[in-house]
Amino acid sequence: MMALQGKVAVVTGAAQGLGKGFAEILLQNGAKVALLDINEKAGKELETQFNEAYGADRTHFYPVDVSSDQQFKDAFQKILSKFGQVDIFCNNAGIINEKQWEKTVSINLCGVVRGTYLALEHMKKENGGQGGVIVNVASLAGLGPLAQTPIYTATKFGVVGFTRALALASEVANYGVRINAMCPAFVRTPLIDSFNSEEQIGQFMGLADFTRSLMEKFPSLEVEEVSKGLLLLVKDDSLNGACLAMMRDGAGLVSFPKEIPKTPVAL
Ligand SMILES: NC(=O)C1=CN([C@@H]2O[C@H](COP(=O)(O)OP(=O)(O)OC[C@H]3O[C@@H](n4cnc5c(N)ncnc54)[C@H](O)[C@@H]3O)[C@@H](O)[C@H]2O)C=CC1
Ligand SMILES: CC/C=C\CC(=O)/C=C/C=C\C=C\C=C\[C@@H](O)[C@@H](O)C/C=C\CCC(=O)O
Repeated sequence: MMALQGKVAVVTGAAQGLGKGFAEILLQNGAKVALLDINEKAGKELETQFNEAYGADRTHFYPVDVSSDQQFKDAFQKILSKFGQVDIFCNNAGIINEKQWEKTVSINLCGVVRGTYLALEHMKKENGGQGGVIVNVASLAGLGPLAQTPIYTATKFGVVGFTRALALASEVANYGVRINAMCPAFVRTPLIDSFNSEEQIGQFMGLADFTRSLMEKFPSLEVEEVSKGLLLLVKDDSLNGACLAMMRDGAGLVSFPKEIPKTPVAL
């Protein structure tokens, strides 16, 4: 298991919700944490709160829009200047907006790619790096479709596929970096109210009741529960290319079929 004492972690979308929970459990386990978020007010307030709770200078906030290549790169350089290294990188920032769907893709998928590649360039052994672990936050909607949010679903399937492919590349090329994905069901954060927002859901508002029925099938998890899943994916150095599915009735590592299950058709 990876010891976190003295390690340096980066968490995107850290100002609230799951990102805040992930940052806190990493701090509680001895890591220093760089908080990245577009919400500057909330990020600065959380930095002060965490420094008071876990010791001065254990946390620093960096205002970053993960859809901006330049902002992400600039922040990463500042993190390296302040902390000297990055051992853990959690790409968590994400939104639901089926109307501004290019924005959703740019944040949920392209933002994860940007963060992953920044971390990988720094961590991989062929570049003189010390190795490390990257956790990309997908969703249960990255393993099965959410009818009301086809674009959000596409981004999450993309995060799962990208993570699994890069984990395989890391194994084959011996990068010394583990890359895993989290696939939680509904979690009690401000994001889950999105399904009721015409501004975010648009043409699919008529499917709100379908999502409500899914919320009965998958009762909401608490941030603290999901944060334990992050800790597992970070600490267990046997896990690379793992996808951790999390629902209220339990969590499990997804077993992807070696062959694609299919019903033969005559062509
Ligand atoms: N809440 C849920 O039911 C589930 C959430 N997830 C995923 O977990 C991740 C976190 O979601 P929540 O904490 O629930 O949402 P949230 O809305 O509570 O927090 C998201 C955070 O990301 C930040 N953010 C948004 N756009 C950004 C950008 N362009 N650059 C930097 N930061 C940005 C926000 O300011 C906010 O602090 C997302 O990727 C989401 O898709 C996955 C499964 C279930
Ligand atoms: C409106 C979106 C709200 C929050 C964001 C989010 O990512 C929430 C996801 C929550 C649940 C998604 C469930 C998707 C379920 C369907 O695709 C199923 O048909 C298949 C998926 C998994 C089955 C798992 C199982 O039953 O064992």
